[in-house]
Amino acid sequence: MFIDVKDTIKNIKEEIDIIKNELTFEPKLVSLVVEPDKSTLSYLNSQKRSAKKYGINLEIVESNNLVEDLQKHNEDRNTHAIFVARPLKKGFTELDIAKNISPFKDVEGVSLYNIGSMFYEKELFIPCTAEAVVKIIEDFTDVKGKNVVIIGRSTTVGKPAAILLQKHGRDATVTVSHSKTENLKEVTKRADILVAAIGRANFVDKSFVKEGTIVIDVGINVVNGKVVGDVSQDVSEICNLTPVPGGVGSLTTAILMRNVFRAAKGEF
Ligand SMILES: Nc1nc(=O)c2c([nH]1)NC[C@@H]1CN(c3ccc(C(=O)N[C@@H](CCC(=O)O)C(=O)O)cc3)C=[N+]21
Repeated sequence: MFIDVKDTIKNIKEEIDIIKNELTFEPKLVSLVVEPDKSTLSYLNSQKRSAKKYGINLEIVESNNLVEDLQKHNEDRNTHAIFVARPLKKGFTELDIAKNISPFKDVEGVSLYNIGSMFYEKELFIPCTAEAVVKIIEDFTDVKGKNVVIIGRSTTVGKPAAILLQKHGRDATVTVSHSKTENLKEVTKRADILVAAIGRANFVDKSFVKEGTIVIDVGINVVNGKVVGDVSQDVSEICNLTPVPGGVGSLTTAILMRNVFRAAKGEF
């Protein structure tokens, strides 16, 4: 079975509509990009479509100096929100972004301030993909005490999703596995909920899961011009699987757009 995320997206859209009604101007999102890879191009297309749909002024900027451009847009009162596409090239690290982006415009929740706030369980802006993962799981089931296994320890998905899922009140039992994990399949077979955030097309097949597992496919891989996830689609025969496209990615974009409205309104 495939998990339908339409209602989860609808909830985000309702949050957007409430903020939009209170705003008297069109918010502006600046997306800074350096040599976009295929998955970034896919995201930018999705951002363009959604910005148009929700009424956001999206400016995509090819950046030669990320830190300089960040500082410029931090100060520019007409820029409400800033997104920096990964992978980063040309000598900049994720930590450079984390240190230099204004927390109030940081709609992906990557700044040290926002990451720290999440760590202390007082979330402001949090990484959109991790939030999408948590929202899909929570709309489908109660995670309290459940075994959630995450494959991948990225700053954007694996690590923040682990923090969010084990939060007091949500109370999942979280295992983070990665490329050096021994006996990976033994670990993933113990999962009630499996989050695949590896970045390799069709990496997870039926041999990784027990029947009835909830499988969240975070992968956006472009193979022969088509978007495919990290999970082989036939896993849906024995598990509840999120589709790609039309799953985590589409919710992630909606959450990013909602965060642009929050930044414009000055909620944080
Ligand atoms: N700083 C940063 N944050 C990211 O979150 C980030 C990034 N950089 N670099 C690139 C990857 C890729 N990514 C996607 C998210 C949503 C869709 C998306 O909305 N996909 C739609 C449409 C896919 C299509 O058909 O083109 C879907 O899955 O239904 C795609 C790709 C976020 N990433």
